[in-house]
Amino acid sequence: MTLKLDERRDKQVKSTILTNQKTQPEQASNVFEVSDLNLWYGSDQALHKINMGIEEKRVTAIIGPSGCGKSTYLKALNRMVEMIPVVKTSGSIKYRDKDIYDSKFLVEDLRAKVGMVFQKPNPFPKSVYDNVAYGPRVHGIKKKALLDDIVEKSLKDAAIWDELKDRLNENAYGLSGGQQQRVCIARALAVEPDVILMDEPTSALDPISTLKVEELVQELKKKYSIVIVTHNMQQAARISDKTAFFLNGELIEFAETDDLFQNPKDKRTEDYITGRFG
Ligand SMILES: Nc1ncnc2c1ncn2[C@@H]1O[C@H](COP(=O)(O)OP(=O)(O)OP(=O)(O)O)[C@@H](O)[C@H]1O
Repeated sequence: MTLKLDERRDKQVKSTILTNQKTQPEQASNVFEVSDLNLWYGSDQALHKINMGIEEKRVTAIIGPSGCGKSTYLKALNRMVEMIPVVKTSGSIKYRDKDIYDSKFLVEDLRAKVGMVFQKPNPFPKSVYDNVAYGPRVHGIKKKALLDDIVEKSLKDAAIWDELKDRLNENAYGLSGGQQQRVCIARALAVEPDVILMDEPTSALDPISTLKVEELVQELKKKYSIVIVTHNMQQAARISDKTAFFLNGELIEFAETDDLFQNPKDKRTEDYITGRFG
């Protein structure tokens, strides 16, 4: 019985991959280079010697069971982990060849280039317009005409302009969860980032909103490099070009998504993707 279920799930994952359009690896160079990254919360080590680059204009998925360090890795990339006082790190993270922990590298500059979208949509209690214009205003843009253009372009890029163009002055809290999440994506896009980190961006959404965000990710990778943490293996198979499998804070396998799902090299990866644990 278990075997049958596993086989069915396996087939499902594989058939999804076959219908997916992937970006070819030879087109890509790395935006992030992570070498020997260790990370501790106090005395508990959450990441062990992670070596993993993030390729430009491709989608990298991070999968693995709860507590394996996916979010921690993601938050290390934009130095959000620093907000937790007990965090210590060793190793190196380079963004476009610059060490992000170098004192000359301002964290604000890093975060402007590396945007983040969270699990639960977290719009500000402001209008749709003010949510999207927030980042550009912080960066000193005041001209109404320019802000109007940025808001329109960002909402278009987040595939929600048509739904919201007549509701720009409404409070974002009044939107559906799926709409709120796309407004949050538009807010991230408004400051013209280079990389977008997404931490389980669809886990709080219904299937239709999930599909919209997945389609959006496929569009966004034409312009941005995307790293997405997901618990949903079908989603990783559908939308990512590369997949990393984490377990107990270690990077077990990192490969082209098709290879990882169809031909995993490590037994632990195989067990996880076929649903034998996690
Ligand atoms: N703020 C924190 N303080 C202390 N320990 C933490 C903190 N955040 C995470 N951890 C620990 O670090 C480890 C990795 O957690 P992390 O949230 O990165 O895992 P995850 O793979 O993203 O999990 P999930 O899929 O459940 O979100 C876990 O053991 C977790 O308890």
